[in-house]
Amino acid sequence: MTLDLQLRMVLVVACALVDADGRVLLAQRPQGKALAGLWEFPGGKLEAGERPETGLIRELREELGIDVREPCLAPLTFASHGYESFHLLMPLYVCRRWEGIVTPNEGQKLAWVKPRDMRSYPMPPADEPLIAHLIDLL
Ligand SMILES: Nc1nc2c([nH]c(=O)n2[C@H]2C[C@H](O)[C@@H](COP(=O)(O)OP(=O)(O)OP(=O)(O)O)O2)c(=O)[nH]1
Repeated sequence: MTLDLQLRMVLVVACALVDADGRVLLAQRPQGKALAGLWEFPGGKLEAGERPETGLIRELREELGIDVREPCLAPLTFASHGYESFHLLMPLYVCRRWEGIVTPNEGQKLAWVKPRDMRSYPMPPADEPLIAHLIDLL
């Protein structure tokens, strides 16, 4: 048995927004943050007491200015990755329907990318195993 002493588990909820052409939205992490410059799925950490779906809907509104209804969020898979100072557990939802126009509200660069082209967009190590799931789905 492996004992993970004082493991800090961080729950981040993320979303693959899929457009009519089967492309997925990636956002570039800004300079000055951990993993700066890498391309990630929109999402973020939950606030205290927040349900995953509610937190994801909030993050999508804050980051991208879009409104997503909870039934439009379908669970796809999750990432479980050990970073140096914490362990990331990240459910990935898929969403094909939203209201509003995707807008980079935090000045982040955005790209709509076919899953088979994602290898050209450097992603955090936690995300790499997720690409195959999106290729299978789309
Ligand atoms: N949103 C998102 N975060 C990811 C992905 N892959 C991945 O390793 N992460 C990590 C990066 C961060 O450590 C964490 C997301 O936290 P966050 O975006 O809410 O917070 P942050 O690090 O930008 O900033 P802070 O709130 O800690 O100051 O999850 C991904 O695809 N999407």
